[in-house]
Amino acid sequence: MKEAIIQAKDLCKSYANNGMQNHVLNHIDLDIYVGDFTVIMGSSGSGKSTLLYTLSGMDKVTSGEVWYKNEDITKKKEKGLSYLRRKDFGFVFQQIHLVSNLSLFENVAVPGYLVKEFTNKEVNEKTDELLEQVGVEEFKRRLPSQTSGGQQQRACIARALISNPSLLFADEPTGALNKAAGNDVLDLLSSFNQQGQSILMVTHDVKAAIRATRLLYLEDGKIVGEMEMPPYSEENKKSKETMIVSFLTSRGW
Ligand SMILES: Nc1ncnc2c1ncn2[C@@H]1O[C@H](COP(=O)(O)OP(=O)(O)OP(=O)(O)O)[C@@H](O)[C@H]1O
Repeated sequence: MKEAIIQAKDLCKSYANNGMQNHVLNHIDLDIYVGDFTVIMGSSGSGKSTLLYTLSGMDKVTSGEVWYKNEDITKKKEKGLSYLRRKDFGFVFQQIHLVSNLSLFENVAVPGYLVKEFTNKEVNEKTDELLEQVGVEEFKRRLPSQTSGGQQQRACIARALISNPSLLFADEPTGALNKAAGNDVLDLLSSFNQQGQSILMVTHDVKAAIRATRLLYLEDGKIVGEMEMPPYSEENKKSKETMIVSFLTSRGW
């Protein structure tokens, strides 16, 4: 029996647009499980990013509940939510948001100091360990502008993992990278997942989706299909791609 990290119950999100309501998420019931590499796909505008942001407490829901650790986080005040996002969740976005006047090391370590559950020494050690794991240790004293986009995104992954998050949220993490750099980032995410890190990623790219152990398909703000898959490996990447393409085609992709 799988254990849920996050549960959405009757989750709705609407935006007002010129006096009209745009119902982006429509009564979603969804469990995200521990250990999974969950990938959300769907056509442009289907609500993928909105789902990721409402599940992670970055965006307010219109109605419904989001349960995390026996608590409906939609009821939390901004201060509590912001601590939760810093301590329990990690985030990687398409656009790289590193602080331009801090070194890669500082960009990773500073959010760790802010969590206040670890000593600075522990954070520094963990920062070195993560920078090593993502392969940018040798550039750790450089500013982001002195490194490539791929190296910066790898530092973003290290930063997202500094507080040992229960769940790593990734919104099109390879969208701004070239193919090789994107593949390196996906290899890292797969490797962290295979070491036990739970991941929830939004993508429109089949080459990224093959990393999934569970694929969800969103259409008009509803989950209309899902598929379990074996963990990614070099050997199964072609067969996973074929499975996903046929899954998507059957849903009118
Ligand atoms: N802040 C906002 N205000 C108003 N409408 C919004 C806002 N954010 C998103 N939307 C609308 O919500 C819908 C879903 O957007 P969302 O970004 O979640 O889709 P998506 O599936 O991630 O799309 P894409 O693949 O193009 O990134 C779109 O119609 C979008 O215009």
